[in-house]
Amino acid sequence: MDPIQWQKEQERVNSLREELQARITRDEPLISELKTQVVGIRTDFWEDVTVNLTAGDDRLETAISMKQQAEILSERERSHRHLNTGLLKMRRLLPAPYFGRIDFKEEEQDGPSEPIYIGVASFLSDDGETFLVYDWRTPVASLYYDYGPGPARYGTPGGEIAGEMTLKRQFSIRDGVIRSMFNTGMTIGDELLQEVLSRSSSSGMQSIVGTIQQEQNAIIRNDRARMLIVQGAAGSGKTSAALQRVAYLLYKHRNRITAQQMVLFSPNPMFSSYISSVLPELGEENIRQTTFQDYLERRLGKRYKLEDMNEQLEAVLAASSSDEAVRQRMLSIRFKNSIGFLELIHAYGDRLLNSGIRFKGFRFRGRLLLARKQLEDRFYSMEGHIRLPNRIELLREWLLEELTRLEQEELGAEWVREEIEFLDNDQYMRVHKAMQRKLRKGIEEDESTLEENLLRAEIVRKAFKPLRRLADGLAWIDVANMYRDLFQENEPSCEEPSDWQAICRMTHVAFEEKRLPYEDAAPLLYLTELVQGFRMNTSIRYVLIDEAQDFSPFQFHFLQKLFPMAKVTALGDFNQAIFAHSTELAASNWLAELYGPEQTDTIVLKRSYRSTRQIVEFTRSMLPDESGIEPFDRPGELPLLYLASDERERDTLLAKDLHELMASGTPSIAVICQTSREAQEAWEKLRRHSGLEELKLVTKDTTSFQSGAVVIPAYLAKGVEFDAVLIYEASSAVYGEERHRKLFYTACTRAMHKLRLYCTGEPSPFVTGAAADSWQEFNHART
Ligand SMILES: Nc1ncnc2c1ncn2[C@@H]1O[C@H](COP(=O)(O)OP(=O)(O)OP(=O)(O)O)[C@@H](O)[C@H]1O
Repeated sequence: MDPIQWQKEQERVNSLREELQARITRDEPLISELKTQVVGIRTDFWEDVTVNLTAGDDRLETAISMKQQAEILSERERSHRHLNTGLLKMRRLLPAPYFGRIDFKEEEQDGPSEPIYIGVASFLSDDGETFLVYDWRTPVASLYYDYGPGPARYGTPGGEIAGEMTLKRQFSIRDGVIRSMFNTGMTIGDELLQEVLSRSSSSGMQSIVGTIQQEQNAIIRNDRARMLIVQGAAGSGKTSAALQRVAYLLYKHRNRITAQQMVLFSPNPMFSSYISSVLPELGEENIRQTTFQDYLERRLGKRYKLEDMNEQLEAVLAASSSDEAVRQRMLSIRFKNSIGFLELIHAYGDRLLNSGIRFKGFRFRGRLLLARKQLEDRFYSMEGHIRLPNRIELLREWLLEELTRLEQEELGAEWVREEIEFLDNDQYMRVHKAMQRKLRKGIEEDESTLEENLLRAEIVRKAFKPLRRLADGLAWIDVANMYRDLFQENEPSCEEPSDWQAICRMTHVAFEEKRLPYEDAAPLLYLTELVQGFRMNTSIRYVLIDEAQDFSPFQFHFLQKLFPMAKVTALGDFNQAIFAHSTELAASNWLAELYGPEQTDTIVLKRSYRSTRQIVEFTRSMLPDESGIEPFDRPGELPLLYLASDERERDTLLAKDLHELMASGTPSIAVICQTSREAQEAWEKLRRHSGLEELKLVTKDTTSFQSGAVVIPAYLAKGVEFDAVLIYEASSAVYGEERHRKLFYTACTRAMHKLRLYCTGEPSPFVTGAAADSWQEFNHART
């Protein structure tokens, strides 16, 4: 790069930083003064109000003064918020005010093209007339991501603007110093990307704002589709693009939606912590994050012993593929996650209007107060056109009235008289207060009768309270048994899955044992909602589903119902579909049908950024047709396979490598195991025999992502990445069957810079089947 150009750019950075610093120095005292005023007004406000309200005549005056005070307070709060937001932006810009420059000349424009500098926030000259830096989310900034020099155009709310880009320049600026600077002829030059990708991992995910690729930009800025499907190779930046998209949408709709109106479904709580720094880094609030499991648990409550998705996976992994029970369970899982089953539930819901509804009776002190038959008869006595949830609501109202009537009937019962002696002090006090009130009103009853009546009412009220709670909370609807009824021998009316009888048996056994297998959880909840009425969340405007291949058709339909006003972004990779119910994203018609093809856009990402060329070449050769995955050209060492004669030798080899990697300062290292049990055993052995005290174990309950060295089961490592990955046991005994292929692929693709595989016995066919020059056997005898 021409040194004069470099010098000029550095001077611009310097003068911009001076301007930023001057404005920061000017605004800081203003902000703190405003803060003091706000705190002062708040304190005085309440003091004034308290004093004047006690003086009756001053009420009107107080009200007027309160209004004035409230207006001043909100005006100061607004100014404080506004200035403070500006200050935070300036502080973020100070170390690196921008990362890109484009010179653009509009078609109609005379004179030379204008330089446009792009950074993480906009910064205007003090008179507010000139943009010194443009926020990367402004319409004009999309030129930077979408075009190289030449003709270019971008959309604005007022229409499209066309012109010519005459220069495109990328910067890497740290602490105000330009470290590197490139003119590029491409959309985003590879030099900077190269530099960014060769860095080691930090303790969490980073923003990619300076090097967003064109196809990622298409994901970020797509605000047209109701359903945006992203199928992307491992490490192709799906999660990164999703988070940038959130920041973009929050900026674009900043006057209309807030972070609270977006929700991200992520694979597990540790993943949530892994990505939690990206949005604050971009100056935005974190959005709500949840997992589907968490949602199920919250809605189903403690009524069932709910299996989680990982337990289901482990149960399937642990069994041999020739196991008949596992084969049947897989069929059951697939069926219960299918649209066919959803249709079956809907048809069942329609039938319930005429027959088959199940309720629970109400028992009180060992006797039947309301028989289930009574409830069912009442339900079927309603007019045929009344919908299921409306009938339930009418029945609930009737039940509450019935309970009031029965409560009255109960007042004279013998047990009530006996209980009077056991009343506690609080109850006595309450009754006595009520009695005084009644006496003041001039009740005719004598005092002792009145007291006894009130005491009886108090006792019965308390005894009926749990029944009222049951009635109100709809706990009398026997959804579990209705769900079981679905699995009758003469069902299903939809296309019969093979082994229907076995699926029925399995479902009945689980319910008898009071277990709720993961595959039954969503359908059971769906049936509950169908009967009671869907509790929709209409405030959510954007739903993002990461690792979307782990969601079944059934679950997608569920989410669609739950968030009827939301646009959905589904990001996933079918090659990492490790669950039995997983979804093929790009090729799935049903997903496009969810909102209709007109409202659906699909983007496929093929370039992989996470791993070195060597790791990508090794891992992609495990996939059918190598799935068209293109590595980003970043060199590294070949994946290494260590063959050990027994487990002890394997642990010694692995521990030695771990020690070396840690000593050389590798920030994040993962020993990846197949299951949680293997991870637990490996962790214990490595710590006990090799003195690796700092080694951490990740379990499904781990909520925060940590740097350093960890032992982790493959399915929990989903979505995250490590500088070095050590596969604990890459033998055919562990990853030998076809059903292990995607799990193995997922584990290996977590590696950024180094991938090592340890193995006792026969190596996995996924290793030996990979291209011979894509990995290397490590001969430790020679070292
Ligand atoms: N445009 C980019 N510029 C710089 N780094 C990028 C870019 N895109 C992706 N990366 C980096 O590549 C790595 C993988 O990205 P990310 O985790 O978003 O991929 P993914 O598609 O969600 O992966 P997976 O499906 O394997 O979980 C991250 O380190 C990310 O920072």
